[in-house]
Amino acid sequence: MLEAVMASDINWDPALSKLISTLKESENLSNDQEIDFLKALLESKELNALVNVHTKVAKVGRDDRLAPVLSTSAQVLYEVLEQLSQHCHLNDDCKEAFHLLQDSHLQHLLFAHDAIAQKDFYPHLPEAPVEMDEDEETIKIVQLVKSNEPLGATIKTDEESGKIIIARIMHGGAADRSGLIHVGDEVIEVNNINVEGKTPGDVLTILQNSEGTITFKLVPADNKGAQRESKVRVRAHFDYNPDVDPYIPCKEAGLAFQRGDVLHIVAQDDAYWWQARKEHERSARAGLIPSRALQERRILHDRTQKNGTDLDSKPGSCASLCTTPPGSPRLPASSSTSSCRQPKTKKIMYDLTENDDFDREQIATYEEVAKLYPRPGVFRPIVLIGAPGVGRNELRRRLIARDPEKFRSPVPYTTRPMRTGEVAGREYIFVAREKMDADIEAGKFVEHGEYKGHLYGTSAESVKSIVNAGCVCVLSPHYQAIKTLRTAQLKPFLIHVKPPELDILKATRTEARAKSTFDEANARSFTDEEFEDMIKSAERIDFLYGHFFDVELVNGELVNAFEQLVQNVQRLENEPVWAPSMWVQ
Ligand SMILES: Nc1ncnc2c1ncn2[C@@H]1O[C@H](COP(=O)(O)OP(=O)(O)OP(=O)(O)O)[C@@H](O)[C@H]1O
Repeated sequence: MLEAVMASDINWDPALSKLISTLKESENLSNDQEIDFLKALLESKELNALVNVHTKVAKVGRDDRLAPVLSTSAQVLYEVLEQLSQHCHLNDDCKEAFHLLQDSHLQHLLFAHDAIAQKDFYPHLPEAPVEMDEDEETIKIVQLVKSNEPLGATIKTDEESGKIIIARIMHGGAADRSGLIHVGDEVIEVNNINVEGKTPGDVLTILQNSEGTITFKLVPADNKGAQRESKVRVRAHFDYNPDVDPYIPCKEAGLAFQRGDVLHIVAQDDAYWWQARKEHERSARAGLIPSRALQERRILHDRTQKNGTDLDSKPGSCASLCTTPPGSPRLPASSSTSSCRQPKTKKIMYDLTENDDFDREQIATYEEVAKLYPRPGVFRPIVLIGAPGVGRNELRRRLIARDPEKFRSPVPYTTRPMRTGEVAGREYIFVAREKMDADIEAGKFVEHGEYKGHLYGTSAESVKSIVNAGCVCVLSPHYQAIKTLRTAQLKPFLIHVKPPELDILKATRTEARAKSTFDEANARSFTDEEFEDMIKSAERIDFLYGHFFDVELVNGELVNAFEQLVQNVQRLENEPVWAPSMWVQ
């Protein structure tokens, strides 16, 4: 057979030929069937061709000229982008480099380069099983030096076996950094004390009483519980304080955060407790936060309780950690529920018949976010939201006056007849009632309202046409317009214009001789009651929509407030900003 092989015109791989000769020599040692099978395999043209290809690829791979300079170029690109984004507003070259490097073709080219440089094309073979005596148990001894830093691990009693096992390893904590302790490892001894039959509390006491080095004797888990850091970022829509949460398994392991904080979720494998760290605290140890499911459950529970029914008293309600009422989520101040008084006399551009309590019906927990990078020549609409009379229009007017070529507001639509001196398309776009009714019904207006029997509104199309013309669209709609405006198509940058404290509010408006927007003739000053209403309305807006705002801006001294607005607009043009991940495609 070998002679036949060598005689053929195929270029046989020398290693294969040698294997076949060796096989021939040992032909008598094994049973015929196995030898025949091996022979057939080694002599197949397909295997020979594969081996030849492999040899050639391996030869090319050894050529130093083709060695990659680095295998993490995509990572470097992101770091460079991050650096450049902070300097774009200072230097045009930076800006140009920033936009060039954002090109998705370039980024994918680097991904492909890195995959090849890291030899990501090799097949991932399963680990060869190591034969072990079934009764033999591997034990590892882990020594950690006790410091002020928590160990960053939690333990629990395994329900089936009653053994103490490692329940959770906090990302970036001491245990995680050691790389020696894993989720599922069974704890046998702590400092030579056998923990069999002990409770997690007993083990904690042993740990607390020990000094210096702590020695764990562990039986490793089958699966090392290796946790890969997820890349998910979320914006929190509620405040969380583990110190007052009765259900967190370990308060010290909790991570406190505030509504609006961007959190990096590093592990989501537990149904109730996620691990997270704050985005700007990258090197910090991860902490426990309630999962979306747990938080939703708490909010629902709280609402049900408010309505007089105890959700958890129903048979079959699952997690034991919710058998007693969980911590209350944020609630509106009772005084503010009817405080959002609307201007009674002036034209209104929104539908007052809608009950804004509806907005909080949605369960606000976490929203997945990603960085939205600025695109040259495409500006996100700037939307100024605030209590009636707080100064949204004043700020909008100033921004447009600063650069009318760049900043523009859409011309509103109306169904009222044109007055003398008005020009169609300048003050208003005049349309028939039926047409506007139908367009409102079709969701074509980002805001609309009725005043003295006529409709007024701003169409989504007019916002888009300003954006498409390469200008910055500036809007100052009623706060309910957030619902229609906040879409992936429009990608608005939402700014909450808030009133300052009452005495500053009064002083600044009095000094500027500001005219009340609640007065149809716009002739008198604001009353004390109107100032108080302004503050209550701002609280209400914050409660309803606070989690949607990109920026809060206090309109005390007008010059300062305007300066802040300009800075934010510049930042938006030059820096990436967190936005709903759905918008970043
Ligand atoms: N920071 C400020 N200091 C002094 N006066 C201000 C300030 N901001 C706004 N004003 C004045 O307050 C009055 C109301 O402002 P503006 O018309 O901008 O309110 P608005 O938020 O648009 O109200 P509305 O929604 O009722 O139209 C105006 O006379 C404006 O010049």
